[in-house]
Amino acid sequence: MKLRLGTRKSLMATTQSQQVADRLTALTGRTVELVGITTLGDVSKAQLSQLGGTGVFVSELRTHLIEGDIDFAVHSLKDLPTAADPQITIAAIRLRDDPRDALVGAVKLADLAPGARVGTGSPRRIAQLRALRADLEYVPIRGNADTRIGKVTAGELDGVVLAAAGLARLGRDGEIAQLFDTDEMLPAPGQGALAVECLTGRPDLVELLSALDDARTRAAVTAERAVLAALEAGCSAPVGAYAADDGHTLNLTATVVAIDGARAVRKSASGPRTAAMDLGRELAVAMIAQGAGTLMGAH
Ligand SMILES: NCc1[nH]cc(CCC(=O)O)c1CC(=O)O
Repeated sequence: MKLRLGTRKSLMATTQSQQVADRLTALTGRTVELVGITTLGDVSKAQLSQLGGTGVFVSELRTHLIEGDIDFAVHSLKDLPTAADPQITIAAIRLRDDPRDALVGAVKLADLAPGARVGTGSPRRIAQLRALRADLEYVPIRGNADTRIGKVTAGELDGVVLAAAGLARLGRDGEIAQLFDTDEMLPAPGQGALAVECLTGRPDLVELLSALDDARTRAAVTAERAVLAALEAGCSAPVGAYAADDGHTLNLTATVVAIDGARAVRKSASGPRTAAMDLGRELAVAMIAQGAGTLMGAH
């Protein structure tokens, strides 16, 4: 029987869903049909922040899973709330694409003229960009990658900052002027990774989808998301985290940056892959002891 993969209709969502579908078919021989779903978040973009950020897309697809309209769904992991939903199982986390943030535009950040306008709506990106270039103007923008890049092409902005992974999925990575090293800008927890989820109540499907899992990526993003959860921060908080698994050890770095970019708490820790959750949680506790909690409030 065909498996129904529910997806938002945006180009990014359908591209990443199709990639996962193709891989599943290659690995298991099962046929996958994409089912396009229009979510409330797609209909009323203007009210997205009032609807509770990107989490709205996730919860609507989860409703379709629960109602049985679809069998599984693919999400950008960074858009998944850290709180687990017992009805839903993340059956697989795909091998991560480039986790870095990217500047799209004509020149690198260091070469922009003082006062140049850079678009991003993310407090995490704004805060870290301000630490690098306090003299630029950061302009909040919304919309899909096309719309955002269009503002650079139109001359309205001198650059926009987006996730490299998303740009690559859209075939727009040729327009990247600079990839930010994780020393300069820590990505959102889970950035660049995809989560494949289905109902917990379908163990055979959980098992089938687990063929798509990458254990190293899962360990890394588990540590990153544990930081976010322990800081009690959401996807719009100025929190960056990145972990890499070298096969033996997880090396995790996280930061909380005040929105003015002037103050930050940044810490690193290492530990075994099997204790990824503890590694993230303990790092967050150490960050809170250094004042991370007060920085988050400092909007
Ligand atoms: N918040 C939207 C979102 N969710 C996932 C990605 C990019 C792809 C990824 O991180 O997997 C993006 C766009 C962006 O931040 O530029």
